[in-house]
Amino acid sequence: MDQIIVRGNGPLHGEIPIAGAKNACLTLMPATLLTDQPLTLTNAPRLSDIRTMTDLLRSLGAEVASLQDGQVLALSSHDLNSHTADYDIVRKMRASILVLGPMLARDGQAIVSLPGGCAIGARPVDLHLKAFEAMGAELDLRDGYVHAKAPVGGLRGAVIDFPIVSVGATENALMAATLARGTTVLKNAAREPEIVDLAQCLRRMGANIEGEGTSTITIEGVQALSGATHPVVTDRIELGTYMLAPAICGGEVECLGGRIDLVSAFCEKLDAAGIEVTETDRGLKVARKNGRIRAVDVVTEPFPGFPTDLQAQMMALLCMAEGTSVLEEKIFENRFMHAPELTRMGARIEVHGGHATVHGVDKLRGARVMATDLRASVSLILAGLAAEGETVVSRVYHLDRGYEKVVRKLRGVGADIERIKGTPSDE
Ligand SMILES: CC(=O)N[C@H]1[C@@H](OP(=O)(O)OP(=O)(O)OC[C@H]2O[C@@H](n3ccc(=O)[nH]c3=O)[C@H](O)[C@@H]2O)O[C@H](CO)[C@@H](O)[C@@H]1O
Ligand SMILES: C=C(OP(=O)(O)O)C(=O)O
Repeated sequence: MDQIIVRGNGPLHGEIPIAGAKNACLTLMPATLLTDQPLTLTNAPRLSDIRTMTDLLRSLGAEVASLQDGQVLALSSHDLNSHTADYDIVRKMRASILVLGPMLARDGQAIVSLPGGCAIGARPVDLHLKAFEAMGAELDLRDGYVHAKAPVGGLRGAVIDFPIVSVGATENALMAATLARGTTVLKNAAREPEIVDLAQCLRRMGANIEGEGTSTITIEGVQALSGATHPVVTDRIELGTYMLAPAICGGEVECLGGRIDLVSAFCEKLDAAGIEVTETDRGLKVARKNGRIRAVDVVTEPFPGFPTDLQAQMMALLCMAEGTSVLEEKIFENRFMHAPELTRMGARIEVHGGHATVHGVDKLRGARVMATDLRASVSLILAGLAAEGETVVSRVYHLDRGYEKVVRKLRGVGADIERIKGTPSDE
């Protein structure tokens, strides 16, 4: 297995280009299943999750061509030949469940393996399934698969009031509703920028949608959708991650393509911690010019709140703050697995249930650490950039799910980081 080696190397200076959003692209790609016309996505990120979604769509009979070094994805679901999303692919990635709504809406049937839980929490899909039931689908759970059938004449519009905010359930129901008969109203819908991006793409394809970015989304079903070309929105989590690099190490880095509206709750916390963020013509410039980082408390919430996907990286920053910070994780029940690894580097962190108390220390020291999930892995790299000595991060396949060219991007601003190829016997 590959490892990443980081050595603390002082302040960082330069620019980092931010890619298209993994979490937007993973919901835009299944939208191809809603139409027999071509869908082209530009500004796609080059990630292993995107390759997994490509494999899944191809297994259903869709064509997916990766062009311009993977930044353009040309998709066509003209000739779908399978209704089954197989366990072997679905188990690799939870976002695979997003093929269920489009397949059900277009073909009236779908068999999709349950994605199961993962390291950060149980992550059931009950809200997705309840939404389809409200639209008239019959669902049966057998042998680890959801067997779904639309009623004769297709899915029906429905009022769906989500008991908790779910990004994936909102996306799945939104896609299914575009082809349902009549009106669907999604209440307590997720408001994430990736939902807005999906709605904009679906509208380009001819869907009739209002209210994306608010808690109520109204969809008037149409007979058929057409093709479209759509640019994937900037990855706000990659953006926030790289904004933390100069915050932790000092220096000044411009994140190209960054927008404040994508990360405003996060920027408020950076400001409170004493980090300067300035909007430029090309993105966001981040600097820590003077003094020590100040402790701040953080609570993760659905958008527009502080994102759970930046909690681990923010913890890496707060490990070296002056004073004590409390981080409360409200989205996932098991998302502090980076804490014991950061402790190996000299951090002082106590975890009690959904709260982590971080007592800032003067410095971190390099250590051998293990990535346990995607955002945990990058938090260890961030901590390693500021630590004295060498940090060796193993299990970096987690990182490849969500960060393209991480070594190149960080080296470009002066970081001392390298990737060491593993041998099969390490695995
Ligand atoms: C591919 C993708 O876009 N992933 C993101 C998406 O995940 P994902 O869409 O899986 O996350 P959700 O917003 O659905 O999850 C929010 C909460 O709802 C719970 N829940 C969800 C669905 C359901 O049917 N039942 C249920 O109980 C989950 O366990 C969790 O506690 O949003 C999360 C929250 O911002 C992010 O951390 C993930 O990076
Ligand atoms: C949790 C994440 O992704 P996923 O929902 O694909 O597991 C993430 O992007 O941080």
